[in-house]
Amino acid sequence: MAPQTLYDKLWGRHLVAELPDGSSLLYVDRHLLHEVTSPQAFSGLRAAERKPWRIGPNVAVPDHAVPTRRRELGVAGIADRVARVQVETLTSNCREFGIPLIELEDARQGIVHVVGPEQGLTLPGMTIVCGDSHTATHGAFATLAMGVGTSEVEHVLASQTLRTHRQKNMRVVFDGAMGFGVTSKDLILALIGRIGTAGGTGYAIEYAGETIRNMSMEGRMTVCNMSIEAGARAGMIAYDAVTEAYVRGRPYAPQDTEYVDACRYWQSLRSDDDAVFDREEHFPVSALVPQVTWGTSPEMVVGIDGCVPESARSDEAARRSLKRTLDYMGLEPGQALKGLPVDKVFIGSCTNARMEDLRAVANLVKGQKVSRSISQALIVPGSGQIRLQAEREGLDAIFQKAGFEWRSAGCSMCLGMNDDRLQPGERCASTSNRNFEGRQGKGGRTHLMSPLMAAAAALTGKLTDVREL
Ligand SMILES: CC(C)[C@H](C(=O)O)[C@@H](O)C(=O)O
Ligand code: SF4
Repeated sequence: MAPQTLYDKLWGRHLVAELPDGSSLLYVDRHLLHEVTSPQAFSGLRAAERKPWRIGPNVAVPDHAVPTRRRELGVAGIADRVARVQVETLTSNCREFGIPLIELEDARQGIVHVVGPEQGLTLPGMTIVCGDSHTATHGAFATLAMGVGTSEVEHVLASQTLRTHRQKNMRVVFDGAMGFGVTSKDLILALIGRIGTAGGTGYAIEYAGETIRNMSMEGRMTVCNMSIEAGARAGMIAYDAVTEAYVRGRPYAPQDTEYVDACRYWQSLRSDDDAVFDREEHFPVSALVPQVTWGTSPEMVVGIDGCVPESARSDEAARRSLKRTLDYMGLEPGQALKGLPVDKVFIGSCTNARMEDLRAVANLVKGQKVSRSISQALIVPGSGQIRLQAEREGLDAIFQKAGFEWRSAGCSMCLGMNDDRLQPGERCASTSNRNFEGRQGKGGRTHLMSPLMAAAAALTGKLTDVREL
């Protein structure tokens, strides 16, 4: 057989049919749902008098609209009516259709892309879909994980298949060791800076190389998470001993002899040595510095020692667009990023709210204080389990002593769909993945960066090179 990439293997092993219009039907092993993109899908099922094709592969969890404070009040405590109805609707739809639901009050609740891997719902070799663009996160486990829209959520519920198009193969090879203060977040931001937000369009990206091999599962999830910001619907990493160690013993992972058999199969989840990729990028990381975005697209990114660009390429449209971006961001051409005062700090989201992130932040801020000039510094764990673990390790006390607010799990200030948001003109150092206009609240100004860099900004009140603290 011709050598295959990991993507080719996952594709081939799930292909149900090739359709006359050139699209394909893929079998879906795991379908994750949340409150924002599922209501119309359930309405569609109801209208067509259909039932889910299978129950077991589906798991739902509310995350986007949930409050991160006063969670003892439960759903009734959601002050915003739209948000409350969204969460209530998810509950009633799951009850009606028999879909397993991790409720708001459940200790396992959290951001869907954090909960899946944590519970072992995400397993190597699976196809995973969710009505959410950051589904690529799960690709870190050698899965084919893709974000889909609401109509596809309905299709998956009804048929357990996804109608989709085959992507081309891209491999990004990261080589070398990351320097002090440089993290997986810096790696993916720098890649997006290099290839642009359309760089991965039409491709499934496999991240490979020494840097990835030496990276934790948490770091790998951070990298895969932002594949969509690089234009790719799917990002993935080969199965190895690091994957195995993470998956072992998770509640939904196979147990005992089944696990041994599964591990044997999982060994095959890597690209063959001589597999051919349509595109390859090589990225040496040893000289990489901590990254920070300056604009309203994740590709507008530079090292913390860098500046806002002086001017755009020659054409008028690009110049106008740069001006608009800088006006929105309240920045001047050529301005240095280091030293720029920020108002709020957000450490959270499905990109960076796992234990590794929280431990790194705690290590940095222990015994220090959030700058008085910061009006709010939030730390929002990615799941209830992470919140509990952090508390077991005493991290909550370290954060609160330093002046951070310690919240319950949810998407929080990653996007303005719940109580946590920026006010117009406020500038935020954020560990999330998108910096579009209005993303964290109308008129809010987002600078994306790693948890270490966000923590450094919290301590000094301005964008800071964490290596100099
Ligand atoms: C609300 C949801 C559909 C959306 C997504 O698809 O990604 C959100 O999670 C985001 O990060 O913008
Ligand atoms: S944390 Fe942010 S990026 Fe992740 S699913 Fe929630 S809103 Fe989307």
